Amino acid sequence: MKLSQMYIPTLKEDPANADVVSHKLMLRSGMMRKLGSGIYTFLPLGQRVINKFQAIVKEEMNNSGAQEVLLPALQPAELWSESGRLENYGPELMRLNDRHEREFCLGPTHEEVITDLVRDEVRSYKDLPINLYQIQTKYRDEIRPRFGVLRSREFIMKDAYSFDIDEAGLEESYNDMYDAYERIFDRCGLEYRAVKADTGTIGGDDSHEFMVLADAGEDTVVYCDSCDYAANLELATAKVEAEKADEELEELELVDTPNSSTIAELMSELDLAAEKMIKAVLYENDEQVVLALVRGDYEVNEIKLSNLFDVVNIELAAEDKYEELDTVKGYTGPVNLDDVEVIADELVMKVVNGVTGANQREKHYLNVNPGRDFEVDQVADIRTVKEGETCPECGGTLEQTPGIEVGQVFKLGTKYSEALDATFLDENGKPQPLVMGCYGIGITRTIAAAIEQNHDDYGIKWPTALAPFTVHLLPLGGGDDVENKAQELYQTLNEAGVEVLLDDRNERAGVKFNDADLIGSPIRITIGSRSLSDGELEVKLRQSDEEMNIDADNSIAEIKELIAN
Ligand SMILES: O=C(C[C@@H]1CCCCN1)Cn1cnc2cc(Cl)c(F)cc2c1=O
Ligand SMILES: [Mg+2]
Ligand SMILES: [Mg+2]
Repeated sequence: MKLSQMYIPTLKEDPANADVVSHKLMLRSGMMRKLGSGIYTFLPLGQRVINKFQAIVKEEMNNSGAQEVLLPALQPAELWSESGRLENYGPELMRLNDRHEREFCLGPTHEEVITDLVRDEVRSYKDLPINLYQIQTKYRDEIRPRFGVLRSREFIMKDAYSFDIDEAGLEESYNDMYDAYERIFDRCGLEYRAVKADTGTIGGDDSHEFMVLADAGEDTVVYCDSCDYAANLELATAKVEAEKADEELEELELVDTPNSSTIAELMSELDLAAEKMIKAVLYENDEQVVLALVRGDYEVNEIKLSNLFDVVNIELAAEDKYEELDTVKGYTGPVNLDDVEVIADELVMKVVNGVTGANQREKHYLNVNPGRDFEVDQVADIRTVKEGETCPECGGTLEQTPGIEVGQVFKLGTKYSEALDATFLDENGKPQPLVMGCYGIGITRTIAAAIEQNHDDYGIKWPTALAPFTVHLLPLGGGDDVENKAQELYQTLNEAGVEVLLDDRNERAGVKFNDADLIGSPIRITIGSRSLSDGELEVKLRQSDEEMNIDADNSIAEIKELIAN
């Protein structure tokens, strides 16, 4: 393509209120433009990248035996009532009425739609397993759309759904998708980790998220420095190494702590380490009040806590609950507190002569000992693990790094097939619920994540597999012989099947170089009057900044060599 004929409106400056690099660079390089909050237009350059990534995704999905379909974005609300999710989802689910006042939603995901399709069409175990996938626009009314397409209200997703006769079949389908995801992200040249993940609202049991490691990531990847253990911080665990200190149990003592309602204030007032503190946090779900206990140097992991209960969500107790339970916020503790379910993190049970709130204003207990001074209803892992803790699998050390979730695979089980009565007849002619898995990749989010992981101060450094163009051809000086040489090379490259962007604009060298760096094609070839006289072309590789000269008369072979590496 010739730049003079393409609509690639590059920008010199960072646009206002773009906070992360990928958002800035997708706007500045002329890939996309904002229509509204969380709503984006992809311009020709951006659309080329989407097409390239989608082609890779489709190839690997098709290779895994999945079949491409296209499901409607406009979904009858009745299906969401049938699955019970119409009530569960609030304003994030975009709803509308048609001209007959019938209620619809714009699809944020397609479990209901695909299960409705399959329950009518797939009747026998002989038709199974089957994996249907689509690449389609999704709608989620995010409360705070931000970071460009990393969290937008309309985005493109590849979502796949597998249907098997039993758990063993699901295991195979899940592993096939997991392997396909590895092939997809490997082909894109991305640095990523597949991590154990929480299934969140979708339900089911096992799940893995594919995380592109990048500072802008909102998720935190916990990984072991010695083995391949990796988990989202939401559910990462660690081996409990702490042993009980062999101190004598001291007498329980009530002390005045007038100005310390936080762990930090308490540490300085009592001159005690956080490890001696027992932090007590009150939660409530629709059934009961829970007192969560973690050691003072940890935080309560609310996802782990909620997973202990089969209720959907658990939240911090309201202010009035403290009074109702005859305690005081900031001075809450498990000693003599009634009508609460006490859940203690496993490290709390190792505390000897600890400190905790006395459920009285400005008072704490010293020398508190679990088992002697208070009982717990359940000991569980409810803390958010910290760097340096011990790997639960090999004893190595756990590290943490930010990650962008670009894909997630779930074992759904029969949650949706039972809700929608989607059954197949087994070999004995008996109806059985279909066993499902679902598998998503954020198409537009992965493109942004690739930029987060591949950029410098001058612009994007595209991995070859995703680059909108492979070669950026840059004639300088403007004389006829330079132009002719550029046209000739442009034709030859096109004929050789190399995607080349020729900057044939009548612009100064500086403008052309800046745009080449911004747009980020992997190989930049400069043609100037000097390169004609000594028969060489100047090449610069965008990823490595490496520069070299290639023989102008043998350039195609050498360029193909560069592309292959
Ligand atoms: O989408 C999934 C699970 C998988 C992900 C991979 C592809 C298939 N679905 C989870 N999820 C996330 N946000 C949602 C937002 C809304 Cl408003 C909703 F109504 C439903 C969901 C919802 O179910
Ligand atoms: Mg998440
Ligand atoms: Mg997720």
